[in-house]
Amino acid sequence: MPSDPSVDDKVDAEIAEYLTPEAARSFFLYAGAGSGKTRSLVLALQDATRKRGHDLTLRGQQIAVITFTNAAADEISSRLDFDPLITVSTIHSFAWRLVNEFQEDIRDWMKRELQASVASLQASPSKSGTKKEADRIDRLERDLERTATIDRIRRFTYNPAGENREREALNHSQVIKLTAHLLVSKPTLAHILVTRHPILFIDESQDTNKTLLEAFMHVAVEWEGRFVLGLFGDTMQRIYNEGKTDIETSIPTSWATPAKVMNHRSPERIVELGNRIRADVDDHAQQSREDRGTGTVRLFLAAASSDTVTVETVASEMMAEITGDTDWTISATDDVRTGKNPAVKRLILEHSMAAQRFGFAEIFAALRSVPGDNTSILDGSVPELQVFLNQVVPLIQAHQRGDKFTVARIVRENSPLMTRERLNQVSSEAGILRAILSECQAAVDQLTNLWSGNLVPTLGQVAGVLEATRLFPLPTSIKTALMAAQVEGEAEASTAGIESWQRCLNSSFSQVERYGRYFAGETPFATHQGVKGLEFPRVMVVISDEEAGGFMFSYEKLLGAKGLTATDISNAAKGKDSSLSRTRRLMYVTASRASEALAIVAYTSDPQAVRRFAIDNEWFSDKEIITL
Ligand SMILES: Nc1ncnc2c1ncn2[C@@H]1O[C@H](COP(=O)(O)OP(=O)(O)OP(=O)(O)O)[C@@H](O)[C@H]1O
Repeated sequence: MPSDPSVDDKVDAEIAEYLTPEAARSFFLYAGAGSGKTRSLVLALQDATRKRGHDLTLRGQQIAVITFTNAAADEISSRLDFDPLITVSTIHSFAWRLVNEFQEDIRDWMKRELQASVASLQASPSKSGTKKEADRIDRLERDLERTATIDRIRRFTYNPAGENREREALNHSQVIKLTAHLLVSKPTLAHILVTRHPILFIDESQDTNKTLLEAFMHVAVEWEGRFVLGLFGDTMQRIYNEGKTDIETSIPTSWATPAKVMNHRSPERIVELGNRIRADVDDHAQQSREDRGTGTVRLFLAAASSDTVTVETVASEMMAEITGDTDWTISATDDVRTGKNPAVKRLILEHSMAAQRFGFAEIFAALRSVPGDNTSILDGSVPELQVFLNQVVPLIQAHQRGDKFTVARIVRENSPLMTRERLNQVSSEAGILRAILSECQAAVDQLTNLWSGNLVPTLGQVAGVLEATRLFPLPTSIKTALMAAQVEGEAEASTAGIESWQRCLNSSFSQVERYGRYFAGETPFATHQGVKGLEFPRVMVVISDEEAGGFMFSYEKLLGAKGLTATDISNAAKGKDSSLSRTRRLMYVTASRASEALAIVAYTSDPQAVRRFAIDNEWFSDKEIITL
């Protein structure tokens, strides 16, 4: 039922009260999807700095806010006009700022961690000759070596945005674990925290690392009345495994637990669906705003083996017809807007599903076959592709729109043919300078010619031109793969790394470009987890266990197409987290991103069973379900 939009104003007034020194009280603000958590957080901070600004300044104190991502930190800082009385950071930066001066405590803790790790590795040998055993021996050797040299480290370091590979560096999880340990075991650190920051807010607290969150809660209990811990969150939106599962029931009784009930984002029908999805978990039903209208939801069912392009195109066309909004028909591959403002935001569970739909499946599979750490492949930062993404793609685009100035700038800034040293050497000799310029022009021509007519070259052809002309430097793996391709039968060609890079070289260059656009967030695709906190007018949630291929989530079980196992039933009875409860929460997060209309496209082994489930559980009415 729609209701009065100001229904939650009292919650903001209540929080403002808890931030005054006289009525200081820690709290957990329960705020569901679209309830304006950020707005409440910002309002509370503005109120607190207005009332306590003078005092904070005199004491050299700041209110601290911990956010889940850097983007959220920037958003909140800018909404607060970068008020110096407030420090907003991610948990890793915050934690390190707090503990980094405790160097000897860090050393002691690191020694104990290493001891524990060595003991556990020594106690658990695997079968000799296996990869697992080789990994164990490798880790053991590294830990023993680190133990032997730890006293020589002068200063431990940590970079929240870095890889922290140096021997004196802590890794991300160590910083969190260490801070939690010190906060609980070292009263001086807790004292420093509350003296520096009499108020600490934690946004998305349901996904904040459990151990550290518990440590902050411990400090808040110890310093009750003098330190306010403000937790903002929604247990139904916990999507990472690090979070504290029982946050709602572990809030001390003396703390306040205000709750917001209004959803300002979505129209009535979408809010109702969200309420149904979470009804089996808790009783935090939301209300919708009258002025948000009714909205549209549809569930499209397709057999697991269906052609995804056909199904999703038909679903989009039907959504356009049902809603009267033609933007639904803009295809995902034609949508030239940035990912932040797409016509239809398409939510997929795995990057490989975007690769399939956006046309970079071949290069993605080839990259994933490169042995070793896959992290850079899954965030788009693969070092070997940067020259193509950062120099070749913009150069070709500039050339195609006739922008000679940009072409020249890209060459000048990046080409070894145009280095300052080379130009300095010849600056007095006009003839040689002309020769260099024409060498560059010839290289650019050779590269751009690869696209002449309707041709689209392979990555290998582009790499070949770069190698031959020296227009831009090539990474070693690409050079080696190119050479191995030229000298057939070379021993190196059979090594797994080279074969994978050769597969990449055989991919069309357009795949590289699309891969880059996807990871730069310039397509309408995003993962279910990646859209946390965001909102879009039209959302298509694509569900396909078969295509996603993971074991963490099971839409088939959630939607009744697959029976529950005995373990699922026992986990549910004990309130233990399982693929079923995780999937339900993920579905709540994705469905609640839509501010106008929502299409859920479910590929399933049993469309009939899903239809029955959706109707029986009142998630969708019969007329809202379309079997394709
Ligand atoms: N009091 C309000 N009046 C009008 N609009 C509001 C109000 N509070 C929030 N909004 C709007 O509602 C939308 C949702 O707000 P916001 O993104 O802050 O919600 P949220 O609680 O962070 O949601 P989620 O947890 O789903 O990410 C935004 O478009 C915001 O501008």
